[in-house]
Amino acid sequence: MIPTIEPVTPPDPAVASHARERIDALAKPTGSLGRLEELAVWLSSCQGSCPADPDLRPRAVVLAGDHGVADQGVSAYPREVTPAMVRAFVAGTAAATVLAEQHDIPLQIYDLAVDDELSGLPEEVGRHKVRRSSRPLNVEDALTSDEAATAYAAGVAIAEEQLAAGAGLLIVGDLGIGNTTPAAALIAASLGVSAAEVTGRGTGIADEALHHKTMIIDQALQRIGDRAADPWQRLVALGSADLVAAVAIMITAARAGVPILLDGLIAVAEAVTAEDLAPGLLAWCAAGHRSTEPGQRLALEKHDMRPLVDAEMRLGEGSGALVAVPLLRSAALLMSRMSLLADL
Ligand SMILES: O=C(O)c1ccc[n+]([C@@H]2O[C@H](COP(=O)([O-])O)[C@@H](O)[C@H]2O)c1
Ligand SMILES: Cc1cc2nc[nH]c2cc1C
Repeated sequence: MIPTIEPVTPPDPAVASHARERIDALAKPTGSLGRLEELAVWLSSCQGSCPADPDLRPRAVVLAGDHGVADQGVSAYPREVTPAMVRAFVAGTAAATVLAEQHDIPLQIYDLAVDDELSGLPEEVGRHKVRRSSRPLNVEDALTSDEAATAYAAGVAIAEEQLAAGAGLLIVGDLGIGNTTPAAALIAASLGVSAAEVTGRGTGIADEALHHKTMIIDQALQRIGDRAADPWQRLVALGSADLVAAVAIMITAARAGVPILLDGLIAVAEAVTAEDLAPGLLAWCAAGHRSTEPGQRLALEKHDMRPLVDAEMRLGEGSGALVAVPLLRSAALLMSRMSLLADL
């Protein structure tokens, strides 16, 4: 069963223009706060209030899954790293958990499709597991339509948990050796560009493996042909349970009026696919950082989105979005605390 996915109503443009007027009236030269100004306007319109509320209530989820294509020489690391890293998340020693703790952001890791049995971990880690590894996308569909629908429902449930916990801003991180291959393929299909334009080095592959990875993505795109035009078919053919669930989380959060701070290649692939499924979604997203992955740069450019931070990061896990949260906090604080020039 294909889930019914309605368009998303964008944030209120009337609040945005009110916010723009306030920003322009603050005690500073017009435009002098640069990108923080547009960020404050965006936040304000998403929150539906001017000035924006500096209590952002951010929360992060990280979705882990294995990818069938990981066995085909597309990554610099073996797939065993994925379950090992899930354990690091639970221990609080992954990069993203360190950053989340630094910024006081609750972070939850979920196993959607890790191959190994992750026994001994807290129950909530595996509560939304859909299946083990996806199938290799260049050879056959990564998921069945039913598996994709189950993954979508899992994403909706995860989003609802986060909304019930009081999320005011959501970060969706990813974890899974091999996942830059499906993410790049999804971007190519969404943008209608070639494999060569979106394929990057992921965890750090050398030239020969990069050439091979490009060929694998090209094969996958050739295999699915015209189905690439349909965003649901793309997710079934090229995606994975974790990628589909992330798409559902973004759409569910946006529909509930909760903005999303995007991370790197994988989050952007999910967001552009979500936009194709539910037009209006991207208006609820800000680009947290620029990944070194070419597919992420291309997708952001095509959608006229400018990343906040460029620290040459390429880790995933939501890490690039997490480092951008202080900028969002600053934007909201400035908007709500600064005096108006006319009042001085
Ligand atoms: O988010 C990004 O831009 C990003 C870029 C390169 C690698 N990653 C992470 O590295 C893993 C996938 O890389 P790979 O080379 O195995 O496809 C996966 O765990 C991602 O979270 C993430
Ligand atoms: C160690 C390691 C940690 C990661 N976190 C996200 N992707 C990753 C890939 C590797 C290889």
